[in-house]
Amino acid sequence: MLAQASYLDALNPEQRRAVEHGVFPLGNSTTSAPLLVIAGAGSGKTNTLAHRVAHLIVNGADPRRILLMTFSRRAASEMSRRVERIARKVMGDNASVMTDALAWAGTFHGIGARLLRDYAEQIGLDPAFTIHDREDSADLMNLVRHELGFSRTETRFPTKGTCHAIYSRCVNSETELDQVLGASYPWCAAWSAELRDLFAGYVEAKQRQNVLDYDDLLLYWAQMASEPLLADDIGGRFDHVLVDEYQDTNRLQSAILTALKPHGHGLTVVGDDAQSIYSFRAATVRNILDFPRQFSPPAQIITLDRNYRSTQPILAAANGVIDLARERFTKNLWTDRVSSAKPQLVTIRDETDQARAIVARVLDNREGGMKLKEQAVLFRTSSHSGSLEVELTRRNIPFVKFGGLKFLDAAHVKDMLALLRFVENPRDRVAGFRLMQLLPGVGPASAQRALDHMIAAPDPIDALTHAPAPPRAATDWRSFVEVISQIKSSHAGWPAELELARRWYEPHLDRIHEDSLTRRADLIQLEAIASGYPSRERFLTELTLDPPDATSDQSGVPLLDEDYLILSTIHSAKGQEWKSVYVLNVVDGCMPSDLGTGTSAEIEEERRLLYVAMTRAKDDLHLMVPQRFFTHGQHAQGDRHVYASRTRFIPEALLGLFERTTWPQAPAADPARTAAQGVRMDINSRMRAIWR
Ligand SMILES: Nc1ncnc2c1ncn2[C@@H]1O[C@H](COP(=O)(O)OP(=O)(O)OP(=O)(O)O)[C@@H](O)[C@H]1O
Repeated sequence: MLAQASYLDALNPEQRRAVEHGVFPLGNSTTSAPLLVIAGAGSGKTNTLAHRVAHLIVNGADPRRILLMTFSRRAASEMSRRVERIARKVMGDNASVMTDALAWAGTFHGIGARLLRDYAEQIGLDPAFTIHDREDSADLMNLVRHELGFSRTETRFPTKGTCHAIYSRCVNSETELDQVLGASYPWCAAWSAELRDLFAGYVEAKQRQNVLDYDDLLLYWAQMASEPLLADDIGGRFDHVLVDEYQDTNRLQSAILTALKPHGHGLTVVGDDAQSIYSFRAATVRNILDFPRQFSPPAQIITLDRNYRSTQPILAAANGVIDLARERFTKNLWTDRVSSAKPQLVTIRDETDQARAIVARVLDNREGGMKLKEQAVLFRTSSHSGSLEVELTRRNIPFVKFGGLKFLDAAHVKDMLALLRFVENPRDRVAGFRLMQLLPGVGPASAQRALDHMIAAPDPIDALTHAPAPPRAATDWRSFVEVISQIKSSHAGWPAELELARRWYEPHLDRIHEDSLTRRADLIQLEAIASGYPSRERFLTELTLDPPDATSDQSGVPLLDEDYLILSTIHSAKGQEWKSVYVLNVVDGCMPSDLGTGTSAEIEEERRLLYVAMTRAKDDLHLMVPQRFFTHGQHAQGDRHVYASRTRFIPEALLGLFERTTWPQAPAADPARTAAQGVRMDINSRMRAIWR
C-alpha cells in the first residue's frame, strides 16, 4: 500500500501523475523510468517537484540517496522547506529528520565541487582546491596574458574579460575555439593562435596553483563521469536524481546526467523551453528536446499547461508574445482565473516619469492593502533601475534589489575572502596577489617574488614566514604573515577566525576607502553569514558558487517582517511571482537589448525574457514604455538620450490584448510642461552674439 495520499489531493491530474510516476510501495522505492515534465510558466513546476520529493520520502526513499539539483542555492533551500511542509502532513515531526537528511540538494556547480573533493585522490586533484569566481578567473587570465607578452601587442589584444568569456564558451558548449570565434567573437578571430596559447597557459596556471574555476567544476565532473567505473560509483550513490530548470542546463550538464544514469532510472527533469534565458552561458534548449529519445524506451513526458498564477488577460498577453516565437514546443497555457483588467501598456515621457509613475502606483496599491513585498519592478539590466532607486530613496520607500552588483563583488568583501582563500590554498596566486598588494609598499614585483618563493616550497606558508619582508613594508608585512599563520594554525577555529581576519584588515580598509564605516558593516554581515557554515572550505565554496543577492550599498537584507519593494533583473526573477509587476523600458534597445540584437537566436532569447517577466505577475501587470531613455556608452556617441519605440515583441496585432494608458493620466493637466514642450530656442546664436 502506498502511504496515504490525501496530501496530494490539491494537485491536478497531470501534476499528480508526475508526482506518483514510478513511486513504489513502502520499502520498495527503488528506481523508476526516466521522466520529463514540461511545465509552462506558473503551472506548478516547483510545487510538483517538491511534492514528488516528499512523496518519494514518504514512501520509503532514503533522503540521503536523493540528488536534487536546482538553479540557485536559494531555490534549493526553498525546495527543501517545501518538501518538509508537505511531508509533515503525513509524517508529523519525523518529517524534519528526513528532510534534514536531504544532503544532496544544491546547484549543479555546488554538487560538482563536493563530488570532486570526495573523489579528488582518484582523479589526481588535491582536495584542498579553491574555486575562482568569474572575476578571479579573468584576473588569472590577465596574469597569464601578461606573462605571454600579449598585453604588449601592437593591435589591441582582447581584454581579460573577453578572453575568459571565449574560453568559457568553448568549454561549456564543447565547441572548437575557431568555431566559437567565428560565431560569437568574429572581431577576435585574428588572435586564434594566441588565444589557444593563452588558454593552454591558463589551464597550466590553474593546475600549478590548485584552483578550479566555475567551468572546471562541470568539466572535471564530466571527465570523471566519462570513466564508466567512476560514473557507476557516483550514479550508484543516488536512487533518484531530480533536476529543476532543465532548459537552462548546458551540454556538459546533460552529459553528466547521462553518464550517472545511462538508463535514466530514477531520473526526473523539469523545464520549460519558453523560459530558456541563459544561452549566454551555453545553456541549450536541445537538452529538453532530446531528453526523451536518449533512453530506450524513451522517457515519459508529462505536460503541465494549466497556469495557476496569472489572471486570464495577463496570460493571454503573455501567450500572445510567446506565440510569435520562431520555434516553440510547449503548448499555450490556460487558466480559470477570470479578471476584466487587461495588462497595461503605459506610455510615459522618460525614465524620470517612469520612476514617478511606478512609485505613484505602488503607493496606491499599498493604500489599498497590497504590501510592498507583493509588488516587484523588473528590468533587463541592473543599471536600468537607477532613476527608480533615486525616486524610492527620495520618497523613503524601502526596497531590496536582486541581480546586478552582488555583495561579494564589493572590493572589501573580496579582500576578506581572498585572505581566507589564501590560507586554505596558499598556491592561489590571484588571492595572494590581491592581498599582498593591499600592503603599502608592496607592488606587483615584490608580490610576485614572494609568491614565486612560496610556490616551490613543500610548506608554502612556512616559506612565507621565512621569506624576507619587502624593504618598504616591514611592519605591515610582519602582521600580514602573522595573521596568515594564526588562522592556518586554527587557534581561533571556525568561524571565529574571521574576526581575526577582520581585525587585521580594518586598518587597511580605513586607509583605502573613504566610506570605511559602511564597509565595516558589510564585514560584520559576512561574519554572520559565515556562522551558518560548518567549515571555512564549505563557506568559501558555497559563497563563491552562489553569492548572496543583496547589494552592499544597502544595510543588508531587511528583516523578514519588514515590508519592502522588490527590484530585480528579469534573470534573477526566475521562478518567482508577485501580485503586481512593473516591467521597465519595454522598448527596442532594452528589450531586445542593444547588445542582443545580433543573431536571431539572441532575439528569440530576448523575447523569452519578456515572456518570463510578464508571467511573474498574478493580478496586475504594467509594461512601461518611456519615449526617451538613456543609453550607457555602448556606442561611439557615448552616454545619450535616444528616442525609443515600443518593443518589437508587441506589434500592432497584439495591442488589443493590452489596455493602453499614458502617465500622467491627462497630459493637459500639467500646462507648464505642455507649454515648455512648445518652446524653441537658439542658444548658439546668443553665445556667438556675446563676442560680436
Ligand atoms: N494544483 C494547484 N492548485 C492550486 N494552486 C497551485 C497548484 N499548483 C501550483 N499552484 C500555484 O501556482 C503558482 C505557481 O506555482 P510554481 O511557482 O510551482 O510554478 P512554476 O511552474 O515553478 O512557475 P515558473 O516556472 O513560472 O517559475 C503558485 O502560487 C502555486 O501555489
